[in-house]
Amino acid sequence: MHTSVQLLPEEAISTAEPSGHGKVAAWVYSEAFVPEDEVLLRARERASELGCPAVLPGVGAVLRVLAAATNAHAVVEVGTGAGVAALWLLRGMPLDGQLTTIDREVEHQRAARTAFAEDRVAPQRTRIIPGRPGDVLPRLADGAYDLVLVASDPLGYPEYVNEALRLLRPGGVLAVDGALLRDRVADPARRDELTTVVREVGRTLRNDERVLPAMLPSGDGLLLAVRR
Ligand SMILES: C[S@@+](CC[C@H](N)C(=O)[O-])C[C@H]1O[C@@H](n2cnc3c(N)ncnc32)[C@H](O)[C@@H]1O
Repeated sequence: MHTSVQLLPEEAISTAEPSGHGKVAAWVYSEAFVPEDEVLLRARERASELGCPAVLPGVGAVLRVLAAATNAHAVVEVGTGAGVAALWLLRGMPLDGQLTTIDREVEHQRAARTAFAEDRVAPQRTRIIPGRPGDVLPRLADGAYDLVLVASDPLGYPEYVNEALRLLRPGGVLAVDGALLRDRVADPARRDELTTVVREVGRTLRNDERVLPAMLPSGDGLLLAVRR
């Protein structure tokens, strides 16, 4: 999870450092390529008020593409926050699909419910589970999901990624947000616990024969892996 105060898209995009490249116009252009509408902007503002960072718009757009490309009827999100990423996912999913989203903060999930209502998301399209992902994920069925987004506490990523690989059907996609940790992962001199854990998640997926991985520099880094 990012630790700084959440910014609205224009500020976030203009002040953020794209991982590994300094501030490049192509990254800024990519983040603004698919603009957010009023519902998303209001959800992002709620996230900001709650101090709960949301995926940047470039990541949101990729998530929507992935949900549509995989025809994702069953999606899991680890880290509901105020519902920004969830809205992007739901907009790519078929209308009879269901998003299962997990967060320990009931207040964040209340904000997400508001966002879903504003976007006229039918109630049966979301299953909002309060709790620790480490307790909830083991209760979900093997191979039953098309897409899993991990966007929660980074120290939990190894456990969540491990569970996600169990949950995904062949051809299903894992997406891990914050995978470049504000340039820290790409800097070998950074060896603090948080950076090491997130870097190790990337290395593990790169060496796991069950998946085909890719690292996108969108947002704060989006690590993808397709289940073979
Ligand atoms: C980065 S925010 C999620 C943002 C959301 N995915 C989005 O992009 O709109 C991370 C969320 O993870 C939750 N979280 C942090 N640590 C957690 C933990 N140990 N267990 C469960 N949830 C946790 C926080 O409550 C927060 O809502």
